[in-house]
Amino acid sequence: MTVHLGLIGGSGLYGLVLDDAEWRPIETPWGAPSDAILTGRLGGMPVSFLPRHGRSHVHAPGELPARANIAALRMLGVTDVVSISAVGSFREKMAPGDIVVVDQFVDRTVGRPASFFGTGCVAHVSLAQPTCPRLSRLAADAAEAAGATVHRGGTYLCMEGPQFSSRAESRLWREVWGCDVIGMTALPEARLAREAELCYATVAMVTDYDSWHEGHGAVDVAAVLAVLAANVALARDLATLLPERLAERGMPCRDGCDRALDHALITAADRRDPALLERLRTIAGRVL
Ligand SMILES: CSC[C@H]1O[C@H](OP(=O)(O)O)[C@H](O)[C@@H]1O
Ligand SMILES: Nc1ncnc2[nH]cnc12
Repeated sequence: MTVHLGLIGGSGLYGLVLDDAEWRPIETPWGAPSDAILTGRLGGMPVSFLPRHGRSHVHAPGELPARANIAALRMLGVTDVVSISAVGSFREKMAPGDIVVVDQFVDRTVGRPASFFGTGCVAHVSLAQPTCPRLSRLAADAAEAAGATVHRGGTYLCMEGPQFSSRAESRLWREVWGCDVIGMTALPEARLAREAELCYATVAMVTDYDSWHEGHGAVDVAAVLAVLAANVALARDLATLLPERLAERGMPCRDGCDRALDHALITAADRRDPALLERLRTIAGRVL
């Protein structure tokens, strides 16, 4: 298996410059992803880029086709997914423009697609360590090489949205729950990437101080987009610098992301639903 980098671009990042670039529409057993996927190469490595909200930002965070997004990347041969996300910061030192390579999540979403599995084939993977440590380290190294101020590790509160948090929520999550950053998208991807046995890392780009900070006004989209516009070149440089680092990662994943399903399936083999198994073959064929 060769290393193939998948990049998911969040708010403000809707395209990348790749060699041999081609936008490829793709269908999955979970429907169509957010948009066609831009395939090509960077530094000789195969790269597939998906704009999470679509190129015109048509999908709301709560309505993203997260299963189709992860399945589509898997079906194209992606082994490592780096997702880029705009976040608000709960920490003074994690300032707008900085990057936080998060390593934990707290879930405040409601009704998002949480699993590829279900009745007819139940699976329970571990999310104790929801991101891939090695991929996260390589992404942090690439971000630093691109000139960013990088914070290694942090807890991402994934809220439902689409409204931003109230001041009371913002303070609760910061002071009582100990979270570091807040966004609306990364956690469903992390869950599904683990089930699809993909290495996954989140590069969170701080755009604001949410609404807890007395010295800053409450967040709004214009403020978020202004910071992102100033940082889009950084995201692109990061993408360019990552393949040469990733090429050295070797197979298999030493943290076991690519074997996450080894002990996860619990439904008796003779009671599994053939129709569900057929869909699952695209992301979990190794263990079915
Ligand atoms: C445009 S502000 C709110 C929006 O930005 C973040 O998007 P993404 O994670 O895709 O970069 C946040 O999660 C919201 O969807
Ligand atoms: N403060 C915030 N809350 C949720 N999502 C965000 N994305 C960027 N800033 C955010």
